Order: sequence, then structure tokens, then C-alpha cells
Amino acid sequence: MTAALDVTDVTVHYGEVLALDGATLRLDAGRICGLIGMNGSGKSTLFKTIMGLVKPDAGTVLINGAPPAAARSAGVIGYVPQSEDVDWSFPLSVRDVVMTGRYGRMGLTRRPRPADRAAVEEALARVELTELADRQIGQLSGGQKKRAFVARGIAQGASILLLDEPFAGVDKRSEATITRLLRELAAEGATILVSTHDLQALPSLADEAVLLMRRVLLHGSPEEVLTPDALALAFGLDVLSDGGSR
Ligand SMILES: Nc1ncnc2c1ncn2[C@@H]1O[C@H](COP(=O)(O)OP(=O)(O)OP(=O)(O)O)[C@@H](O)[C@H]1O
Repeated sequence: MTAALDVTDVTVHYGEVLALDGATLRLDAGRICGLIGMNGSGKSTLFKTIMGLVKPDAGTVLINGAPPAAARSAGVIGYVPQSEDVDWSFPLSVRDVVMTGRYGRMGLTRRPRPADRAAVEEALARVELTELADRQIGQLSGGQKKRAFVARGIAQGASILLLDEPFAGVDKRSEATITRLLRELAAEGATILVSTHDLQALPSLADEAVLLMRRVLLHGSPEEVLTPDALALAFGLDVLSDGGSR
């Protein structure tokens, strides 16, 4: 069967910096995969490479068997970027941001049809942002901003969702809402790759987990990946230990 996401031996340099070094990852449809790794381990680079925003020096990315550019223009991939990668002063309302998920279907005129408007309203309702839909996007809380981008992916009808640290700077209620939404979307068949630093929440969020350190060190169930040995290897310290008092 064709994998929903197939990343094979991907290597990426930024000038002299080696950000990914032979990363390989295969995800089947309907799965939620948590991506963990220390700062600078290449998580954002992996997302950008899957999106086709960064070109690998070597290796391939296939989304439902197609290269990133084709998958993007078909509206297959939804992307929730890291907050730092977004210009929050942009004069767009929350509803406008969600509507950008429909652009691929609108053609050059970008004139929304009733079906586009209906999809946007439904997506806003699913992320519980209907009441804030007219607000400028920068005037939302951290968690609400993330939900707005998840709504964009929903309105787009994306079958692959990439979320770069959706829980960073987010309160527990928004985290629970986003987790519930991701579970619902996966149950409907979406494939979800989500980076997080919240290791404790990983088993309740994800079906599988990937430990990244420029390449995939481990890929298995969250329990298989969250072992003290694996985490010590990836993070360079014994994050689950009692402080080494033995
Ligand atoms: N545009 C860029 N130009 C040069 N180097 C970059 C660029 N983007 C990332 N890097 C470098 O590539 C490496 C991987 O960065 P990346 O942002 O992918 O890591 P990350 O795992 O997402 O980190 P974090 O958890 O801090 O978000 C780092 O060494 C980083 O400094």
C-alpha cells in the first residue's frame, strides 16, 4: 500500500549547517505521529521539506505517492507553522486566515463561493472560534491562533496535517481542544505529524512517536520511544531519571 507520507534518506544543509542527515520516515493514513527531539534536531526542517518549502540535497519525499509540490497544489497538506514563522500583524481576520485554506479551489479570482463559505464556517465551529472570527488574527491568544491554523487545514480538506509545536505557549484548555480535534481528524482518516516538547502528553496524543536527531533515531509506539536510554541519547541528559542518585 502507498504510504500517506514517505520520507526517504532526506539530507538538508543550510550552508555549512547539516540540519537533516538521511532522515527516513513512513506514516500510514489515519495515524498521529509525535515528533520529538531537542532544539535544533531538525523538526522544523523536516516539516518544511515535506511541504516543499526547503529542497533536500538528497533523498525523496512522497505524499500519497506524489512529490510535495503536486501534493501542495492539490491541497493535500495542511501546515500549522511555528508561531515565529508567522507575521501576526498581517491585516487578516481569523475568518480570512481560514479562507486561505480554500484558495487552491477558487482559481485566480479568489472569489469565495457558497461552498467555500460553508466550509470555513464549519471549520471555525469545529475549533470553537466562531465568536472570534472577525478579529484580526494577531489579536488571539497563542492557543486560539493555533486553532485558527488547524481550522485552515480543515477547511482545506487536507488529508495530511503537519503541526510544528502546536502546544508551545498554549494553555491546558487549548491543548485539550487541539488534542481532541487531532484525534477526531485522524479517526476520519487524516494523517498527522506533530512536533512537541510535551513528552508527558505524548501517549495520550499520538499513536506513534519519532525521535529525531538530524535522522530518525527511533520510531515506534510512544512507550517504545520514551525510554530513559532513548531520551538520554536524543536529549543528552537523563530526563526521566531521579537525577542519577543511584
Ligand atoms: N534558515 C536557516 N539558515 C541556517 N540554519 C538554519 C536555518 N533554519 C534552521 N537552521 C539550523 O538547522 C538546524 C535545524 O533547525 P530546525 O529549526 O529544523 O530544528 P528544530 O528541531 O525545529 O528546533 P526547535 O525545537 O528549536 O524548533 C539548527 O542547527 C538550526 O540552527
